[in-house]
Amino acid sequence: MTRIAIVYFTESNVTEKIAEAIVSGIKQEDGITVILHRIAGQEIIEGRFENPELFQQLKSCDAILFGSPTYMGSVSAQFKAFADASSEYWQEQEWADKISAGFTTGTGLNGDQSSTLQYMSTLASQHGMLWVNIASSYGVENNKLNRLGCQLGVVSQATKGSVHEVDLATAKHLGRRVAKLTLRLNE
Ligand SMILES: Cc1cc2nc3c(=O)[nH]c(=O)nc-3n(C[C@H](O)[C@H](O)[C@H](O)COP(=O)(O)O)c2cc1C
Repeated sequence: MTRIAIVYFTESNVTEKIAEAIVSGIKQEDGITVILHRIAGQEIIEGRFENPELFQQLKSCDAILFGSPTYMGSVSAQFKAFADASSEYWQEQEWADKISAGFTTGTGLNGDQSSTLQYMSTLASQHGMLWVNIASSYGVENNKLNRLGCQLGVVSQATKGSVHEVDLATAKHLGRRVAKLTLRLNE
């Protein structure tokens, strides 16, 4: 069974809605188990993310997706705590050759969300992972994906918690793309 994990932080649930849309895209393909992990404040003890069981699960996954709201042009502190804890598995490159991708949200139409994705792709590279972009052009008439024009991953923009349908469609598209590529890699 192919296993795909999504690790994300969300405070007001917009990032969670994006994560759920990604899951719906993954589920368009058969034979995949999805592990959805929402980073919780209780997992961060004196500033350090602690959840060895989660890292045990992630080791057995074929793909790991990262999600965080954009805070001050980067990932949230809660997501960064998880990323920093993953350093324990960096030396042995435990995540090498796993597929990875990312998603983020912000209130700005151009609120530096792409910086967040750049950080996530660097994190994936530090672990030797294979970063998957969204493979969707933008600014094309009738293109119902990638309305904000970032190809590195899913960028969404939301005000008052309401997520744009094109952002959800883009997330679903990325989920299916990751699922297909992960299955192909496992052939
Ligand atoms: C501390 C903080 C910093 C933020 N910085 C940014 C930012 O740099 N760019 C942006 O577009 N939105 C920024 N926002 C807005 C959040 O990214 C936005 O509300 C997001 O939808 C929250 O995601 P969530 O619902 O998953 O928690 C910031 C919000 C907070 C609380």
